[in-house]
Order: sequence, then C-alpha cells, then structure tokens
Amino acid sequence: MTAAAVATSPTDWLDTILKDYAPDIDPKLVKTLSAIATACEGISRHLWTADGEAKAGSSNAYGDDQLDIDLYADHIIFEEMKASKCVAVAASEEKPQELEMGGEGYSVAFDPLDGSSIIDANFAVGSIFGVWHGRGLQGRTGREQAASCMAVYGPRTHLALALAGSVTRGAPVAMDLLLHPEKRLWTVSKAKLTIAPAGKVFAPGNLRATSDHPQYKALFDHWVGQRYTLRYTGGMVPDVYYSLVKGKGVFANVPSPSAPAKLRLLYECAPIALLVEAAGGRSVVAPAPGAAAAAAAAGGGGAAAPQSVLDVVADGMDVRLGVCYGGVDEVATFNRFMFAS
Ligand SMILES: O=P(O)(O)OC[C@H]1O[C@](O)(COP(=O)(O)O)[C@@H](O)[C@@H]1O
Repeated sequence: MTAAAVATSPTDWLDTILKDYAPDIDPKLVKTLSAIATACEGISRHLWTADGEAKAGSSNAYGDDQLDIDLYADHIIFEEMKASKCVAVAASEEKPQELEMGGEGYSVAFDPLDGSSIIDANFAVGSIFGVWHGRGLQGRTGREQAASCMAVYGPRTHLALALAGSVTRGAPVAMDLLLHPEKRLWTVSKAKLTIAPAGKVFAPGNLRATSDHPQYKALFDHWVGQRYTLRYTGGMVPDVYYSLVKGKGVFANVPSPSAPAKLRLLYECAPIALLVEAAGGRSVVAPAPGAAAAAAAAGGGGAAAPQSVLDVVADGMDVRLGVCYGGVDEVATFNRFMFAS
C-alpha cells in the first residue's frame, strides 16, 4: 500500500489509493470522491478563521437557523459536485431537494456541517456524504450506496471513506485519509478501519429521551453499571469517528415522544452506516419506546425486529430516525435492551 501518493492531477492521488482496494473502480466515482475531498479541504481551510457564531439570518427547510459556515460549506460542496461533471443530482441538509448538477454517473446527499450546535465552542465538527450509483436519491436505501465519506475537522483534518462491495467486487472496505494542508495533498493514515465486536466505550446521544424511554434509561444504567467509558461531544461525526479510529465503542441517538428523532437518513445516517458496517461494525434503527411490546400486542407474533440503517427506504427527502452504531456485540446489547418486550 502506497503510504503517500504524489499528486500529478486533481484525481490521480485518489485513483492511486483507491485502485489498491478496487482495481477496476469507475473513474467517475474517483472524480466524485475527489471533488468531495477538494470541498472538504476548502471547508477545513475556511474553518481556521470562520466566525462559528455568525448567523446567516436565514433558516433551512426545517426552520433551523443557518450559520454563515453552514451556507459556505453547502455552497462550496454543490460547486464541486457540478465541477466534477460526474454528479447527476445532489441534495443537502440545507437544501433537501434533488438539485440538477448537470453531470452523469452518481447522485450525492450530504450534511455540509454536522455539529453546528458545538462549532462556536470550537469542538471538532464534520461533513457527511453518501454517494449513490446512478441518478436519484428519493426511494433509495443506504445499501445502494457506492461509497460514503465523513470529513472530521479537528486538530487535523481527516476523511474516513468507505467503498461498498458493489465497488470492491467483494467485501466493503473503510479507510482513513489525512489532509496535508500545506501540500494540498491527502495520504492514507489508516489503510483499513475496523471496529472490534466488543469495546466498553459509549456515546449516548439525545440523552434527555431517557426521561420517557424506559428501555433507553435501562440501557444507559447498564453502560454506567458496566463501567463503560463515556466519550461524547455532541457531534455525531467526531463521536462515531472515535469508534472507527480507536476500533471500538458504541454510539446511539435514541428518540422518544419528548425528544423526537432529528438525525436525517439520507444526509447523515445512511452514509455513516456504510462506514461503520464496512469497518465490520453494525448499524440499527433505534425503536421508539415500547415498540417491541406494541408489535407483540399487534399480534401475528411479529415482534419488532432490529433493522440495519442501510435497509431503510428514503421514502422522502427528510426521513429522520434514531440510530445505534458500534461493534457487533455492543449493538447486540443495544438490541437486547431496545427490543425487550
Ligand atoms: O444534543 P443531542 O441531543 O445529544 O444530539 C446531538 C446530535 O445532533 C447533531 O448535532 C446533529 O445536528 P446538526 O446536523 O444540526 O449538527 C449530531 O451531530 C449530534 O450527535
């Protein structure tokens, strides 16, 4: 594996790296992923001096106040998608509709800046991308992705990148790249990301839901009782990236009637699910309180069964859900508590 790739053209460096995982990778996919990397490099550079509090004075389709940086990141990514000439349509958390990008080959859904509630405190934040084969996002599942990426803007800028089995022609794979801003070059920092089945590190999101979600409360007490180490920043990107790089742990964001789901399937949850499952971990949709009991009561013996986030159909551009990501055994423990009737 080449540790560092010498850039001869904007995409050559990535082509060299990805050919080690997928010798016959589609050049259009390489161009799309390279355009994503270029956008993340621009966002990383902008964050060095950007005002994390500056409000844009506008709100997105969900009424969330938009920060200047949200709109800057959103704009720079759409521009790079157009410039790649390999993206048919794209949509984002800020613009949740399929916008024509004028290219052909792939469709991209993204969250330009995940962590807008913590960026003013200068915590690590990120950008999330899902890349689907062909044209269209609505009606797709995460399992139809060709690739997904998660940029982490912390002390260093990293890009965790997953290639689906449809691209590697075998098992999906996840790797980690490091940005060298002075050379405008990315290198491989971890050739293969893996998550061990078990690891006593937890990141419990939407914790206020424990007030009216007895199964989530019981699980939280279990994690504390089993002396799990808490590693939670309030940013899904750095919190999941922790498990990918450290190779262990469990992240959850569980909804309840008082704290409904806010994470978006297309722009956040499906891309991260591909990364985690490509690293040998599992993803599961977090059920509402009592879902198992309700399913059992509904008769037909149909207990609520755990479902991979990758199998959820995006039957709208704003599907929101609760999730759990982590090692195989950690997600099994999550399911044991969540689907207990
Ligand atoms: O504050 P909570 O309820 O724990 O939830 C925080 C979650 O919301 C998010 O900030 C998502 O929201 P944004 O995409 O608007 O930043 C996640 O990154 C994070 O895991």
